[in-house]
Order: sequence, then structure tokens, then C-alpha cells
Amino acid sequence: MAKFSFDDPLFAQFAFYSGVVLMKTILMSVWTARHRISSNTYASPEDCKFFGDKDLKPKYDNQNVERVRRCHLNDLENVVPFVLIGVFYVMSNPNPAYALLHFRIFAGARLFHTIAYLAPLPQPSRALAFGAGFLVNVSMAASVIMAGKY
Ligand SMILES: N[C@@H](CCC(=O)N[C@@H](CS)C(=O)NCC(=O)O)C(=O)O
Repeated sequence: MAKFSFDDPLFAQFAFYSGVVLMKTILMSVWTARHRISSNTYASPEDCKFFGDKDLKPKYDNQNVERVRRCHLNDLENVVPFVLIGVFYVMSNPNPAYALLHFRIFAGARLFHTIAYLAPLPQPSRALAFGAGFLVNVSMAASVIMAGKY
């Protein structure tokens, strides 16, 4: 069966979970914009002029906006590596059940990380969610390095 085709169940599962976490990451921009508009907090003079009144000045210290931005950045630090490593991981012929477990744990951990960050939930809930996703990425990267060693 051709690799990198949706006929390959492992690739289709990887694509599904990648799509979920990438969609979540993309939507963080919308969530940031929502907080910016509701609090009149814009980072650039032209945005202040366009969205606010003419005397509005740029602001960088709104706690809600900054929290969503940190959450978005954390997604970029973890979701982008997941998708990149995952491509090589799927090519390395992993055990399908074990691979699916990796994808599910990662997606669940990242969704929970967002809830924990935005709610916010008391620590160590966010740290545990980050740790679970991080370990999945490390495990997949280790498998890729082992499969690719020369
Ligand atoms: N870039 C991260 C690296 C460590 C990390 O990702 N920690 C997790 C668990 S505490 C986190 O949610 N950090 C908050 C953040 O990135 O804003 C940081 O500055 O904290």
C-alpha cells in the first residue's frame, strides 16, 4: 500500500490528529483577536486607528491577550515539531497501535493544555499536559533517529 496516501490507515490517523491540533493552533489567532477587540488592546498604531478611536495608543500588557498569545506560542513550540517529526515517524514503519497511542495522547494533551492555560486551571495541570505532549514528541524523535541511523 502506498505510504502518504489516505488508504494507509496509519497515515490517515496521523493526518486526522495533525489536522485537529493544527486547527486548534490556527484558532488561537481568532481567540487573540476576540480579546483584543473586547479590551481595545492593539499592538500597532494603525490597528488602534482602524479599530478604536483616534486617541487610542498601542498597549502590550493586557493579561487576557498576553495569556492567549503565550498559549498560541506554546502550541507553535509543540504542534509544529509534532507534525514534522510525525511525517518521518509514519515513514519509519512503527507499530500501528503504538503509533496511534502516540497521536491520541499528543492531541489530548494539547487540547487539555489549552483548557488549563485559558481557564486557567491550577498547576501542575498545564505542566502535566505539556509534559505528556513533550514526551510523545521525544519518543517519536527517538524512533526516527533509531530508524534513520546510518
Ligand atoms: N517556552 C516555554 C518552555 C517550557 C514550557 O513549555 N512549559 C509549559 C509547562 S509549564 C508551559 O505551558 N509554559 C508556558 C508558556 O509557554 O507560556 C516556557 O517559556 O514556559
